[in-house]
Amino acid sequence: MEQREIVCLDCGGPVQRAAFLLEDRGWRLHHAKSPAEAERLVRARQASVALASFGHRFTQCCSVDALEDLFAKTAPSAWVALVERELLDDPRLPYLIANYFRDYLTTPLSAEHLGHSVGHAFGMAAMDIAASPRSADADMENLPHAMLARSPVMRDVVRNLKKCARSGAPVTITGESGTGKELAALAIHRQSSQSDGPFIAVNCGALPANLIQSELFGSTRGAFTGADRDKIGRIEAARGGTLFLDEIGDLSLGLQVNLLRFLQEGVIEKVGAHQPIAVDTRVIAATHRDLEDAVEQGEFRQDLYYRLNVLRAQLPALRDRGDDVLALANAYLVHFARMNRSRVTGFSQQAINLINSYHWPGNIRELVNRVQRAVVMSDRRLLTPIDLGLDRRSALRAPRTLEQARGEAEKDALSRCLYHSGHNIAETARNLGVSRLTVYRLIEKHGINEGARQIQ
Ligand SMILES: Nc1ncnc2c1ncn2[C@@H]1O[C@H](COP(=O)(O)OP(=O)(O)OP(=O)(O)O)[C@@H](O)[C@H]1O
Repeated sequence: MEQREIVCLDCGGPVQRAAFLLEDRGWRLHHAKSPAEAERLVRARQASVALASFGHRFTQCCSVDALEDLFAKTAPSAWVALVERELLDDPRLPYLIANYFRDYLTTPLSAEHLGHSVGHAFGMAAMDIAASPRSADADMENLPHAMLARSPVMRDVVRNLKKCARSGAPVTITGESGTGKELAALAIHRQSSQSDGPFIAVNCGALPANLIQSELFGSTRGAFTGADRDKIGRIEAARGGTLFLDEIGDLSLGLQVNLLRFLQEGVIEKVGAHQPIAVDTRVIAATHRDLEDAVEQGEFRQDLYYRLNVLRAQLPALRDRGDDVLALANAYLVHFARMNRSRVTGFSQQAINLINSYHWPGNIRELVNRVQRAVVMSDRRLLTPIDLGLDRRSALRAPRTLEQARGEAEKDALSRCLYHSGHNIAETARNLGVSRLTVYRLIEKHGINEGARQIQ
């Protein structure tokens, strides 16, 4: 039988006898004298179960903060506490045990009880590891700067962004609010030859009209009341790097002329100066408005439109990203649970159903906010629709075209059949009355991950 590994953190408690009993039952023990050492051992050994032994002076061995950090960071490994009974009067221990431990044992220690408790924790941890998103998203460690893109539609976007990065030409990124336009601009910048230079983001819609010119182009001392010194504008600040102009459609016609000159000639003029300065800055613009429409309405200059639109990237709405919706929700759950040292480990099945069927009008920004709030506020291990502020009506209210409804029904039927057949393609094809080739095509079309557990 494979030897089971257990990490044993000594917080001044009765560890010797426990060690002896566990070794006698075939466990391989790794002793840790501090939370940092325990964390390292849990990771290195991939131990799914760990024991913390608390004695009277446990806070002298490790601070409660360091312990909480350790238990939150090492989830879903299961912790079992070994405590001297009187210690349970100290409210800090029941708090830690209730929030982070799978079980606890009090002294005097019974061999049978210890073996049973640790074995049970081991089994529960194995189930958790299989079901929990905590272990599934290594590539999302760098949130909020990482870009999750697993669905076919988003993989296309990422390929397109890479191509944009290779060219130095202006790019226009379009997409609904909150779809990740700024993140996409940053991805282009990071993969471009200017990646060592700065990335400066400006929201053209948020700057007051009287300030925007000097903010973008800079100003000289005395150029206007209050200008008591020379000021570098954001275009110049992004020299050698990338300037990201968000909500470009909100730029006034007057400023559009100045921006066009910069794009055509590579020079800017500060407010109050008459000397053009050459600046080498790449521009990426973004808008949630239809710029062609704005051009037709006479609100956006056609020549600037063509200058900016050399390369284009379109970000799909979150509701059109297939399995990415749940993958994003899981990734952010893990991120916020770690940040807040929360006991939350996943979503309830009902919450998963709603996450998949909700319309997400605020796109990823809305999803991030709902998950963050739920992780911070919830006392449960699995987040429910109530924690997320969603209910069945929020899903039903979603405006859907017939085409979308058909697509969802198709995806629903496919997901169910895959789930019930244990992802057996031949059986799924038989049950759906289609060929295996069609099943493969539909899996690709709906961005369903092989092995994904998703029933709506
Ligand atoms: N593919 C993605 N993977 C992970 N997180 C993402 C992804 N896309 C966007 N986000 C996150 O969603 C939030 C909104 O993204 P961002 O600000 O880039 O959107 P936007 O389209 O520029 O919004 P707006 O139109 O309001 O300016 C950010 O927290 C960002 O980190």
